[in-house]
Amino acid sequence: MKFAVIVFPGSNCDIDLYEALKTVCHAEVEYVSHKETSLDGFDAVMVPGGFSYGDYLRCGAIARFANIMPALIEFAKAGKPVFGTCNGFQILTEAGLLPGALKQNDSLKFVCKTVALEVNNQTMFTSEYNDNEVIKLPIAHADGSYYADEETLAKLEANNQIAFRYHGENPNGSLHDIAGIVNEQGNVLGMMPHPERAVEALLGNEDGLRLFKSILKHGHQTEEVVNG
Ligand SMILES: NC(=O)CC[C@H](N)C(=O)O
Repeated sequence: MKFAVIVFPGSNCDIDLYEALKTVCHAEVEYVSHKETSLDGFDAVMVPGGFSYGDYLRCGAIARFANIMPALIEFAKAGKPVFGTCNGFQILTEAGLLPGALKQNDSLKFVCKTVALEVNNQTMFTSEYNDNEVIKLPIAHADGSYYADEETLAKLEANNQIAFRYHGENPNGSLHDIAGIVNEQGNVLGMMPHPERAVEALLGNEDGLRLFKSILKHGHQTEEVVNG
């Protein structure tokens, strides 16, 4: 299973994602510049956090028009796994691959701390967690308050598309305590917390590791079906 980590000008979690996959999970992974136009040969795409294009206009609003985006949209529409964390989540909503939007935090401040999250394990990205398990992951964002209209929120709830919810404390004012969602097909996940920053004991937290293990498990299952 081969992973792509897309790199935009201003990405700053691309190396964390790459190392989580390469060093910790021993997976095959390559950086792909925003200038590229193809994702051929990759089985999963990671959209990293950071400050793409300096967060000008709106977080993710410029990245959405990068050269690589038509290929990413095609990749997602083909049902292949796409994962966006933090600025990656913002880019995926701007690109219309996920519903809703990320607004400025209620506090109007950049929030950087570890938060508790409740996991829904019914997605390809979370299958290695226990259902409703409470884990801890770091957050670091200024624009993480998830917003969608009532109809969209009702749909997300009814389809079980809410993958992560803030537990106990809601750090940014997200509606329905949403920290991460999947698309209707279940192959695109966007989340504000950073699992790639919590993948080994040396980092003080391993709660993010099972997200990458879940994607790898799904990839291996898909390969078995394809190859027999
Ligand atoms: N860590 C991040 O990806 C930050 C995302 C975005 N720049 C924000 O502040 O909301």
